Parts: sequence; C-alpha cells; structure tokens
Amino acid sequence: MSAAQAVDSAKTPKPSKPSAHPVARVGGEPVVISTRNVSLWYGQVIGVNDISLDIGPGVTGLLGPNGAGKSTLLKILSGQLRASTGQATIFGEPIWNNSKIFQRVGLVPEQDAFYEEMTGRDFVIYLTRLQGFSMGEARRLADETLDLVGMSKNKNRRIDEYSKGMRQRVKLAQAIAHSPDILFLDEPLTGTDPVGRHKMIELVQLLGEQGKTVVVSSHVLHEVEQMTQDILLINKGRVLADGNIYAIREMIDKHPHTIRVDCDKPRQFAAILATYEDVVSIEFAPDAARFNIATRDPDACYMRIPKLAREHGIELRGFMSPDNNLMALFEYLVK
Ligand SMILES: Nc1ncnc2c1ncn2[C@@H]1O[C@H](COP(=O)(O)OP(=O)(O)OP(=O)(O)O)[C@@H](O)[C@H]1O
Repeated sequence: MSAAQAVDSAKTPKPSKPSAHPVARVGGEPVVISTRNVSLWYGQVIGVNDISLDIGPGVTGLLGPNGAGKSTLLKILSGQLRASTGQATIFGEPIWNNSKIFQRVGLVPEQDAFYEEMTGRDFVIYLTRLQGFSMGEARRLADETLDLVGMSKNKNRRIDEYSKGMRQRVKLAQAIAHSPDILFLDEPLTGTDPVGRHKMIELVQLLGEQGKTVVVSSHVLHEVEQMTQDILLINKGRVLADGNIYAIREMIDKHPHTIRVDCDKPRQFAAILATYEDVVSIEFAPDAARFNIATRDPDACYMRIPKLAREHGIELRGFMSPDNNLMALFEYLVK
C-alpha cells in the first residue's frame, strides 16, 4: 500500500457533513478557507492587517520573513485566536469558537507544547482521544500515523529524549491522526534533519494530492517551493502577493539569493564555489568559520553545494537561506 493510500485508509473518523452553504470558487476549486478584512492587534502591535483571501484544496505556502504575521494568521484560521475585526470562515462557517470545525482541522504549531515525560505514542493517542475517538481507535490511529511519519521505532520513548526533527514528526502525527480535511503547519521544517525534511515534504505533497487543504508557513522560499507552487506572500501583517511560484520566482531572480554555508574548510570551499558564473559574491563571518554566498541561480547552487562538498572531501555541517533574502525581496516588492 502506498503512503498516500495509507493516509486515507488508516483512518476511520466520523466525517462532519460538508457545509450546506454554497461555496465560492478559487481557480475552479471550491473555497475552503476564506477571510474578509481580518485584522488582529496585540495591544498596540499589529499582528495581521486587513487580510482578505480565499484558499482552496491543495497545498498553499504562506511565505514571509520573521514577524510577518504568519503564525498570527494561522492561529486565526485554526480558531486559536479571534480576529479583532473582519470575518474568517472554513467551509462557509465562522471559525472562532466552532467545535464542529475543529474536528476537521489539524495543526502543527511552531512552538512545542508537549507533555515532555509522555511517550510520543501516548501523546498522539491522548490528543486523538480528544477528537472523540475511542481508546482502541485512538491507539490504532496513533500507531498507523506514527508509522507514516517514520516514528515507529521511537514512538515508545519519552518526548524529552527526542531530537527537534522527531518532535516535528510527532507534531505532524497528532495533527493528521484524526484525518482532518484541513491542515495548518507553522514552520514544520525547522530543525529537521535531511531525512525528516524529505519525509515531511513528501507527506505534505501527498495530503495536497488527496484533496486536503494544507496551509504551510515558512520564511524560506526554497522550502516552500518544494511543497507547492501556490504561494501567499505576507509581510508586516499584509498579503503582498498571492499567486504562482514562477511569478514570484521571477521577481526573486532579479535579486541575488544568499546561502549560508557551514563547513570544516570554509576558505577552500568558498574558492571552489566562487568559480561558478552565477555566484555574485562571497562574504565570510568574522570568525571565518562560515560564509555567505550570493547567487543568481539558487536552485543550481543548492544542488551543487552538497555534491561539491562530497567530491572535495569537505565536511558540510549545514547550508541554509538566512532571513535577509526574503527581507530584500519584500523591500523590493513594497517599493
Ligand atoms: N503574543 C504577542 N504579543 C505581542 N505581539 C505579538 C505576539 N505574537 C506576535 N506578535 C507580534 O505580531 C507580529 C506578527 O508576529 P507573528 O508571530 O504572527 O509573525 P511570524 O511571521 O509568524 O513570525 P515568526 O516566524 O518569527 O513567528 C510581530 O510584530 C510580532 O512581534
């Protein structure tokens, strides 16, 4: 059985009836999530500002730098925060204080909120029970879902012994165990190792292909575009652009993209990378242990870095896109 079939066949929740309300459409698909003029203030600080959007089935990437309002928007859409003004609906029904809707929603929050002394398995069972499943069903769903996210081997260990990547996978398992129609993931790739990252991306894609509505936030374009082509760009609490990745890519390609490289022989590796035409500049950290490489072809550069490191016997400790990439893009977009 494929993982995709497993996601669906593993679960036997009692599905809620679809809303009787007629729904609008986005790109030929029914609108699942909708907001109109939604704003939220934290005292004097604006979290999100006058956001109106329609999201349909499939994966939508919510992309923005730190502090853009991604978590605030996801919290409003998942019913954790009430908008100060405006309306937010799922399947045409208000989200706030609507327990019927909560059963159709799964959430991977940015912050961990575990009972650390519990095992991963008990944690998923416990939260699945809260969705109204019997103990037997919750156990079965927890086991099947933990298997799906690659946590079978470690599910009976205490959560306080887990790596960051394992924690992310348990968060994903609790979010999908009850087979929700809608899934919100807030920076799910943070701290994941390459295998966990691949697994998470694959699952997000599968859920989208199954017709679930998945909204995934990130501040790294490269991460988001591995999961979807549909992007909402958000900055300073506002949606700046809503559309296809290629249009957004075009804007980005006019700006050099920065990749931070951490390895055991930074000078040697920087010299190798500098020979490529797309590389615009290389800048070392003050201690010269890491360097930033600016490139006009991020895709090629991301592919090339691990390959060259392997070929030249360089130990690559990490490479990632620092926030200032997106900041540069957003500054450009709001000009
Ligand atoms: N509980 C809070 N109290 C006061 N201000 C807050 C609170 N939570 C968020 N903010 C502010 O609201 C704005 C949006 O924050 P939010 O966390 O939604 O952004 P984000 O895009 O998710 O960023 P990050 O990835 O850093 O979490 C920021 O200016 C942030 O400082």
